[in-house]
Amino acid sequence: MKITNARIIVCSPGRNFVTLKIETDEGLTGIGDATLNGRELSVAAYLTEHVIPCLIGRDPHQIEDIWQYLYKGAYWRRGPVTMTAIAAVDTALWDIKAKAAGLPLYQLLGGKSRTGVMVYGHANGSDIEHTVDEVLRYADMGYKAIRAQSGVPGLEKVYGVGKGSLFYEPADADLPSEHDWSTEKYLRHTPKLFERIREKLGEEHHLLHDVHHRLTPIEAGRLGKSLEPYNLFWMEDATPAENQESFRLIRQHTTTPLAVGEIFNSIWDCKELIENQLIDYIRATVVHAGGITHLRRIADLASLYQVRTGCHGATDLSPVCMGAALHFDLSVPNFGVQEYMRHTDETDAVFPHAYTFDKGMMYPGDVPGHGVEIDEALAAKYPYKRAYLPVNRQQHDGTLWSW
Ligand SMILES: O=C(O)[C@@H](O)[C@@H](O)[C@H](O)[C@H](O)CO
Ligand SMILES: [Mg+2]
Repeated sequence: MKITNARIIVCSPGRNFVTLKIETDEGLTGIGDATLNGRELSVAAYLTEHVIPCLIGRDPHQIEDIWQYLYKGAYWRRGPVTMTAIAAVDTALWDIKAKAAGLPLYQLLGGKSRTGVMVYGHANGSDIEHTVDEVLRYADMGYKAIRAQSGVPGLEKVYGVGKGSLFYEPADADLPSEHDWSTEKYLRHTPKLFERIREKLGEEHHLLHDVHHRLTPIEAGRLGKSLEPYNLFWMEDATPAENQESFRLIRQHTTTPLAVGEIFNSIWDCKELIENQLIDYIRATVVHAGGITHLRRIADLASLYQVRTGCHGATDLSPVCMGAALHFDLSVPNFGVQEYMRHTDETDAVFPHAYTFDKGMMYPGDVPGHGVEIDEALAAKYPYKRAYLPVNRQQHDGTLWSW
């Protein structure tokens, strides 16, 4: 089999997505997600100008050789743009290989290791009571695991609190919108949020929270300790993780489980974290960490240290990524949980898919491949519209902070 063509499809059914489609001389096609929120066209150009010319004529079955060719051959290794581009190629090639075998992708990854994939939903509200109501609503929808984010008294806009109640899209403006931040207000508020949630929800559901890179290590240790009575499933992105060693300080102060890694793009970003058991869940995902091929390497390293997967699954990861991730999740031995932020109806229409949700679990489906396609005619009706993620500034003096 030979690759005869590869194309980039950029569309915006409610938010921007970049999709790579690979075509072969046997009529089989495969698609991969190449979406990098707020920097979409950089990956589209990287693929179009620098990757696709190297793919034409290659055997699509040679997934590992193509992965190494694109990783080592670029000379300039790693980084979110490069690894998202490689991920899109990798995902499309696994899609083709599984279609050629007439099998759902998970069967090529070792088959089922579980009956289904436990997912967590996003409950968010403008204040504690609104957030509690949203958490209870997600519990009523059957979610076993629920992430809770709420507005913070005295702060106008914070991460994780959307406008709607089911869909949340942070990339909301033609230039970055500005959020304000106060660590003290957040640290005073958050334990009260989880105390109230546990009061109303009870202990049966897993609760998760995303700190979103906004604390220093010692502040994260303080928050983790204050949340221990509420038995969180995880506290995510507690501090910026460029310095992997900084998680040791958090570990020394709290038993609240730690998750990190949605912005990681290679195993090197998390090697120390995993080998020193400084985290409990690794959030790296198919679209930003080099595809199925590299994510399996990260998961295998993690399994040696009892670290489990918790793949990122926000709305800026397309249904193509979600579909591929669910096949990975169904098979990987050290699975933890899969994030599932539901896409809008127009997004789901552009990306018809086989995966389903039922009572807090998801199932990738059993069609050959990863089970997601793209309706190119419909995609063409949603042209790209530049959108940036927000920036964050300290409320008292305007210092630029992590969003
Ligand atoms: O855990 C999460 O889902 C968040 O961290 C994301 O919503 C993140 O803010 C977006 O993916 C950024 O594009
Ligand atoms: Mg996150």
